[in-house]
Amino acid sequence: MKNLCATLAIVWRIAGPYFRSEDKWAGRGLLAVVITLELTLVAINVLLNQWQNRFYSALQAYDLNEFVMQVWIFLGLAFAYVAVAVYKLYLNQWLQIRWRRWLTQHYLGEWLDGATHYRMQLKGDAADNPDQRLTEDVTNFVEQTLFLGLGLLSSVVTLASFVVILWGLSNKAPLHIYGTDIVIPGFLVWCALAYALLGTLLTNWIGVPLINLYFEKQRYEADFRFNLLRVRENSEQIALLKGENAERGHLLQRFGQVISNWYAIMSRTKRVTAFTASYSQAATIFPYVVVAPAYFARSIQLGDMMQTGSAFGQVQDALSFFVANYRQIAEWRSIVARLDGFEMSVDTAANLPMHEATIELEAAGGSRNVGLEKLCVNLPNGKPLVAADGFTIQAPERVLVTGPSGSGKSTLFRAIAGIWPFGTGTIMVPAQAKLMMLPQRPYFPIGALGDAVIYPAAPGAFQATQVRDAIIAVGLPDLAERLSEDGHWNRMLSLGEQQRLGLARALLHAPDYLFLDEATASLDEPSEARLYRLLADRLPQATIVSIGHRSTLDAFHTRKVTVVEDGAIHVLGEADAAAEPEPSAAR
Ligand SMILES: Nc1ncnc2c1ncn2[C@@H]1O[C@H](COP(=O)(O)OP(=O)(O)OP(=O)(O)O)[C@@H](O)[C@H]1O
Repeated sequence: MKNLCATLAIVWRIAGPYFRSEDKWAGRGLLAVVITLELTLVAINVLLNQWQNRFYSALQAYDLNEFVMQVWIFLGLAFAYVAVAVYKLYLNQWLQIRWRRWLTQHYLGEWLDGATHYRMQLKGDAADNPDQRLTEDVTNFVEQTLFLGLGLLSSVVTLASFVVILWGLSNKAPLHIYGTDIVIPGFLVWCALAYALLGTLLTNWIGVPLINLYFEKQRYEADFRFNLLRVRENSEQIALLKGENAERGHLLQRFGQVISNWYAIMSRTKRVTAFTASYSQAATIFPYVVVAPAYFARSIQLGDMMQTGSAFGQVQDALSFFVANYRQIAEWRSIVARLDGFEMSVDTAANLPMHEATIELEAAGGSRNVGLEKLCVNLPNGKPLVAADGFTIQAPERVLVTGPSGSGKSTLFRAIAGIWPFGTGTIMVPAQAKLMMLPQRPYFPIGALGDAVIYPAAPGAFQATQVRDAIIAVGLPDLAERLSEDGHWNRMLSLGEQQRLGLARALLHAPDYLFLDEATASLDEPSEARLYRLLADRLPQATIVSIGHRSTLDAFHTRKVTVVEDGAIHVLGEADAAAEPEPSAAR
């Protein structure tokens, strides 16, 4: 019970915001109409139940006129039932898609905002497979919440309506045992209640492991899919390494988890179904067995008996809502838990700087410089990695950062970009300054080459001639003619070509600060030199900070700094011998 209350509180927290959002009037309106139609169906059921008594009484009395009259009434009720049922489903589906659209946009916004998706990965305890939570889990949450919520409401109203009818019928058909009428007010209601209560308790007792099994099912399926995706993304590497057998073993092991979880679900569902099916079969005959003695003692008519059977069925069905929907409820609770985990993970990642780290990103007022004060960048486990104090990058200088592999140079760039939350100290970045980070392997979204190069600008943000010019400038004239061609450019182009396109992107965006993290490492030295000269020509006002290991890079930078080991930590400081700038290249 405590668990159920906790689940309902989470559902309220997840579902509530939509009904208070900008789409609230459409959402609330649709929900109100769907609820009204659901209640109308209950009312039609009540009318049908009363009709049943009149219909069977007419049959028993051989009253043809009344019989024909009741057939017409039935046709009217049946038509109303079908019309209401059709629109209830149609409007329910309409509400589902609007709600899902809002929830997906809301989660996507939170997940992508402020590099939260990246920080969730860093935290390590992130919700598994966010892609699945944003697709299947959101869809199922909306669908199942409406299904179960409306089902519960309908059950409660049905119960209230039919309990009154059944109470009245209990007085008409008293409990008849050994030729004696025993008067227990509303005894049929008590019978239905006891029957449903017993069924609910037993179903829950048998089926409770299903909740966890469904939770695991979603996770195993998503893990398997994610691993297949990784094979697709890295198929060239796998083929070159002849890693197919290793991949097959790995994938089959993941799939094995899906299978064994499914066997556990099957076995548990078999037990639950055996019980619930027996329960509902017994429920069909149970009310007739209870009132049959009164009928055979001629205390009640056939119509009364049939109406009792149907009213008892309705009350019993309403009370057995939990038993009948146990599997869906178990699945729904696992979905609620997964979305709750996702929300918490997003919140934790988004609030990381406030809680655990104290790296302050301060926008420096009038200054054009980047400053690092008492900065200590840590690993996610809290271990200090690299420190810098009183360190300034004077715009528009050209700084080369060197240091041993793994000393924290890239992580320092991440901290300056504001996506690395672990550490202490202050990083001052000029207000409104445009920063751009170029990694060794630039990212290109799948699609038209022109759009991939200008990413993250929207398609059309640059003129085709500008894009073409930038691509030619970085030495890829053939690609400049293929701007509208769709492709998976990260897969189709060589690493050197990708790095050239990364520089073309920098030329187009013209950032104030350009951070190059081994962004030309795959190019031959003459090409690298040409591209550095191009940057100097085209972006004379840009401050360029490069990470690189080649000594040939010295010539294109005005200052050289290095990360050196100092006990357990690395420290950023001036290199012993600063590079002499090459007058023509390093302006
Ligand atoms: N997300 C992460 N989680 C845990 N450790 C990390 C993470 N990212 C980086 N590290 C660790 O931080 C250390 C510094 O990594 P970083 O990439 O900054 O080094 P680097 O100096 O740029 O190295 P290289 O010159 O080889 O590119 C490495 O030991 C790395 O394993």
